[in-house]
Amino acid sequence: MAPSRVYQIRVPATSANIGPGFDVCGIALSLSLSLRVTIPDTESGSSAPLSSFSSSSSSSSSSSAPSEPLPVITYSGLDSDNVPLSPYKNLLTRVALYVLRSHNIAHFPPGIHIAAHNEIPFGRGLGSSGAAVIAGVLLGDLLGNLNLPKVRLLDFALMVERHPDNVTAALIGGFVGSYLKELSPEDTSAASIPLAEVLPEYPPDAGPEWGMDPPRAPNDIGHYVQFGWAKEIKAIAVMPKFELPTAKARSVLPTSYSRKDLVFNLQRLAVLTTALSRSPPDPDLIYEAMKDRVHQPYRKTLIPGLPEILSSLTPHTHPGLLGICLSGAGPTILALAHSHFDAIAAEITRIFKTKDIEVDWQVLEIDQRGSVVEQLE
Ligand SMILES: Nc1ncnc2c1ncn2[C@@H]1O[C@H](COP(=O)(O)OP(=O)(O)O)[C@@H](O)[C@H]1O
Ligand SMILES: N[C@@H](CCOP(=O)(O)O)C(=O)O
Repeated sequence: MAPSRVYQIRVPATSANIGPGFDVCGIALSLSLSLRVTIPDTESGSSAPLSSFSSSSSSSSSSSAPSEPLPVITYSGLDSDNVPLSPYKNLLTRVALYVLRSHNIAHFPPGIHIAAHNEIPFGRGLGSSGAAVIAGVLLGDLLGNLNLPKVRLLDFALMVERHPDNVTAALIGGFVGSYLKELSPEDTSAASIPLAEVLPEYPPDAGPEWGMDPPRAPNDIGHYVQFGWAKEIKAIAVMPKFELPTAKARSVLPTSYSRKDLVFNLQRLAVLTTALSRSPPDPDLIYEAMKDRVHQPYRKTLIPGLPEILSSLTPHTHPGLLGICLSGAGPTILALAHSHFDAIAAEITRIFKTKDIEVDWQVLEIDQRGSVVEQLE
């Protein structure tokens, strides 16, 4: 068998928003998407040569035929049955190819094998797509030997997933806050192009458009800070057994808000970022600081039981509970707690059941490492 190198890319699940931090905050959790990537060596012992664009023109002849054989993708774990396995349709490899093409590398190197193992349920508000995007960016970085710094990896991720909360927490780990920089008019138009242009589904026999320049990712789009996290705080994720696509849960949100509602969220968010770092945690402070008026009230039509769950469990009715919110765009409920996890999960499960919704639940740790790439062999 030809010698090869084997790497593991591991990216954690995330819970975005944590109540008032809509599109701002996220925490990395102890479920993950991992890729085992096998890269064949050439006879000289180095990795296979990468095919580059011959020029930046749209009629590059050197880039018209992809290298063969194309990457082989396999999946195991959750929700893996319906994932497309063509490297031109799969989210992981489309993102990786975008990163490669942005570095003048027109095709995947030949003979790659990618075995994905997924623990993050799709469409539940636990950042499965954010994790896939980060894994794809890290895959492109690995296959192209690019050694990109974290801020640049984040630029590519943000060109695909355009809110920073999930992808930043997935890359950095822990409890993270982030903002998007105001871009120059030129960078704004580069960053605003449709996703279909960032990630086209390349047909392998593409015509002249195969050689077109990829869209340009502006520099330093996202900025972040990692907050402290009190180690006794764990996350109970109660996951309804139905999918809610993030795009649908965003489509029900208003485009403008009252000053009262914005101030409500800003006041809570400012307190929450420090309150979650303090040991022992203050349940009354955290419970109130996790309330939200920007996204959760509008998503209740999509998640039966949400208003009852958010209003009926408190630190007084349920000792050990610190705060409760929608995880990301839902439908998962995230309850932060330091004890009595079973009782808290049982009550959320009971309320969902009154609406005929079945759930799975797990107590998760906060993942402080973020994404990790390591060579296994
Ligand atoms: N590991 C993965 N590989 C390929 N596609 C994925 C993967 N994880 C998620 N996706 C895609 O992302 C979709 C879910 O994204 P989204 O609606 O944003 O929900 P979530 O809250 O789980 O991020 C899935 O239906 C699937 O199309
Ligand atoms: N801020 C976003 C977060 C979406 O997270 P996901 O895990 O549901 O994809 C939102 O609330 O729309």
